[in-house]
Amino acid sequence: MWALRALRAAGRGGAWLSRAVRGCRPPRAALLPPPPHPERALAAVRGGLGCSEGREGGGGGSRADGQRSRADGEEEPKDAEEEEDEEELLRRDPLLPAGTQRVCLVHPEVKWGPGKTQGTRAEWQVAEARALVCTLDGWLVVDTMVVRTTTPDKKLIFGRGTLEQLTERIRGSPEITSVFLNVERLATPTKKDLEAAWRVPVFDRFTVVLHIFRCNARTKEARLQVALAELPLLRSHVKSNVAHLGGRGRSSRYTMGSGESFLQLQQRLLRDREAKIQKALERLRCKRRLLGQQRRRKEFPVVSVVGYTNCGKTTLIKALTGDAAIQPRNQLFATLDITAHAGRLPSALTVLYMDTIGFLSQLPHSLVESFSATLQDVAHSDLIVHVRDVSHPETELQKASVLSALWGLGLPDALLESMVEVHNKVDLVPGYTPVEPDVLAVSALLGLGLDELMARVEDAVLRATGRRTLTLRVRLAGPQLSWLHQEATVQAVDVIPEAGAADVKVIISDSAYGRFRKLFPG
Ligand SMILES: Nc1nc2c(ncn2[C@@H]2O[C@H](COP(=O)(O)OP(=O)(O)OP(=O)(O)O)[C@@H](O)[C@H]2O)c(=O)[nH]1
Ligand SMILES: [Mg+2]
Repeated sequence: MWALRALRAAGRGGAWLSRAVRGCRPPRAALLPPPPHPERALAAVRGGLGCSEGREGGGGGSRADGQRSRADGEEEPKDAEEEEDEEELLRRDPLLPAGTQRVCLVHPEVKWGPGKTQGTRAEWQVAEARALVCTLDGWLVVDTMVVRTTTPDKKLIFGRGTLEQLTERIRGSPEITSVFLNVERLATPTKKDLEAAWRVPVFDRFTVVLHIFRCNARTKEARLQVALAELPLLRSHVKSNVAHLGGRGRSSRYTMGSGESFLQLQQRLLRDREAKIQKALERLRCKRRLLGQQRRRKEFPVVSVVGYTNCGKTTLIKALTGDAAIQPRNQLFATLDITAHAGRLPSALTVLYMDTIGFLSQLPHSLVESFSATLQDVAHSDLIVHVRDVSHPETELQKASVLSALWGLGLPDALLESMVEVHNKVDLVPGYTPVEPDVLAVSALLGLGLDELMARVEDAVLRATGRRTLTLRVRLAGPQLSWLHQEATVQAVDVIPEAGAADVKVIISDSAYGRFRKLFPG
């Protein structure tokens, strides 16, 4: 049984600090300059990362903070025209109606055949769909229907009789203002036919998730990624509008003597838009790559925290860093921008925890694709921590989704093999004991099991980054000691007065040790 140890989440940095100092005898402690507080370390890193305070994303909606440190360097001065172009790309019509919506949740349940979803149950899928709706400001589910179907691929999804019953129930409930049909994508003609039958707007999973993404994306990069992910939706709207016009004999008309039909013109505009978004994203990514190189030069180990949405990634980072500015929320996709947070390990080594966007099973492909470049950052980290919500009934399925998404990113084998699995929310599962070996059970919210987790992270980070613990003898009169304080993590200084020297215990990377030997031979 793993040891549960209550820890003060707040002031955690301070706890490590006093422990490190307590471990030293007085003369050593006297020589130790105050170890850098993680916040100060982060401030130093911010310069290199280009971290900046977040700002409001478009769309209004599901959350109101923007206090995290950004890792994308979007505050760099840029060409005014470029800036205007990017803003233009981000100006869009609302995807979903603003204000209160009383939603009827309709979940088509496929009992057999190829359309049946494996490894899950209708009630869990409904719970996730409900959580998606409730993430939206002012939206609530007023009715839920699990409706069997054997023909989910047919135009109207349900058989005629079932559809009639559904129509009767929806039309007979005046409090319903919209329907969330829990399918990945609705073809535009299907959506239109259902809306005509039910006389309320009908939304699919893609539109709802996209809207949440729009609301929660703060940085320019995340907002552009959402704009990219929206293109398939715009394409199908264009097609369906043209088909509609075609019915009135107008689709073949050429526009303004351009030689292009209306459909061709719309498709070209969308292609242009896609190219512009890709170009703007490439500009930002180029900058991010540069900043990544700077970060590596500064040699702060990077720990990426990944996991299914709402599993507690942000809460865990808050607990590990004591960063009071982090505000986790009980929402799906609360985090959409990769953010960096400095924390200290038991040896006083500073690491950067990267908070990442959560995964969701059956996430529409284009959404995953548009965010995969952000997730590529995970490939450049030194360690991956996979957080799981073990209180969730579908925790195994969630794990499978996350692992398959991580494999899809083509991460280096060593990174996948060294991944640390964390079982979170154990406070909600009394007597929880993990069955798998090598996993750590924690409650990020209550601060349980974090000592063991930090020790494991430290061990893995030291191995992954080729750092080692050495004791070096330095002359007190020379610059070696202050150099070591700058370039390595000094753990203890043992003064030998008669020799005018000190034995310094440090955690040092191979490259820093090489430089030390070169600068101070002998
Ligand atoms: N009971 C309990 N709740 C937790 C624990 N960890 C996180 N939570 C709650 O779970 C919810 C989601 O937490 P977050 O940290 O925002 O989860 P996330 O994985 O960052 O979510 P996304 O950014 O939306 O993907 C919040 O309401 C947290 O308070 C835990 O150990 N125990
Ligand atoms: Mg989060």
